[in-house]
Amino acid sequence: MLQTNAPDRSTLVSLSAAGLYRKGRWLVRGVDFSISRGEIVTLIGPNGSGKSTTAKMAIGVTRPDEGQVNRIAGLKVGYVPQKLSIDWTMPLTVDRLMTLTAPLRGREIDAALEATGIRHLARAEVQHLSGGEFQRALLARAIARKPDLLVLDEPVQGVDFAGEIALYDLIKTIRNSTGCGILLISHDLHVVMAETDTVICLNGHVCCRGTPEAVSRSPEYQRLFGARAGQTLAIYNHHHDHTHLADGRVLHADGSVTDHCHPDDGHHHEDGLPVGRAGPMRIVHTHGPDCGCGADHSSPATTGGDNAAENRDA
Ligand SMILES: Nc1ncnc2c1ncn2[C@@H]1O[C@H](COP(=O)(O)OP(=O)(O)OP(=O)(O)O)[C@@H](O)[C@H]1O
Repeated sequence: MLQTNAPDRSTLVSLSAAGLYRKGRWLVRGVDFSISRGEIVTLIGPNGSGKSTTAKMAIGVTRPDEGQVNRIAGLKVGYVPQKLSIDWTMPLTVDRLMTLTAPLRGREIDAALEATGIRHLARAEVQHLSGGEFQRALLARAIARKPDLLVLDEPVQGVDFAGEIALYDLIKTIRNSTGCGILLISHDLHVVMAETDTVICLNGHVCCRGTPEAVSRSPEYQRLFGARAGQTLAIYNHHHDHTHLADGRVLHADGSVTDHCHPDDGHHHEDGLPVGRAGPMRIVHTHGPDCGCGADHSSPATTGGDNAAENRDA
């Protein structure tokens, strides 16, 4: 038999003119898109735009009132919902969380916790996990049964900015190692778009779609999120090659540490980014009189705030 290493890109789910009608109105209507194996599709849109509703139609939690949703036979879905009803007064360990709804073998639990980097937390109480650790535990639970399709509704909620980047890296690694399809839902525009193959921008209907670059340039997207939102993506397409340490020195990508950054250095790491969500991002760079980064500190674009100059590095 002919062997091929080409990735399997067969379609897992497709929605065609799908709509859901509840309480006298269409929550979403005319939704068309598909998810293939190995593909990361992201639904973005403002609060209430129908992202979760669309995801639930895609995986069969709800049936569309018009249009069609087709899934491959026997599709295995790993779903991390936006909200989880956990009784936080009851002690619950991470490994118990993994088996709450269905049994798993010990080695499957271990492998999933290992893959998400929290094997050392197997006996930890879920109540005591940080936001990022909790999201990893939910991810571990979703991947443990080796799904064909992973659906993650707001997977970075409660996670700080550096944690967001790490989680999206992890999600990409899971896709690369398992070849599953991934449907991400986010109302953030931050890292999620840059880490995605296909973006579907929703607002009760599909406003625009395509690669992150194409969506961030589209007038519909800019009307929904503001023209500056597109610049967010540019930031994440940059290579962040140095980090400002707490003591003011600079750690470079090659591991060297210098007192200053250099005029020809690339963009800064995310340290110090404001936590603001769903808006244009600014890279905050605290300039000193001789920080040596090469920016014009006297210009209005690089001064402002208390002692910190805010510099859009995009
Ligand atoms: N079963 C339901 N019956 C009536 N309305 C509903 C139902 N489920 C959701 N809605 C409404 O449909 C709209 C879309 O909800 P949905 O949860 O899909 O939005 P979303 O884009 O995921 O929002 P968010 O970013 O806030 O999570 C909202 O106005 C919501 O109140």
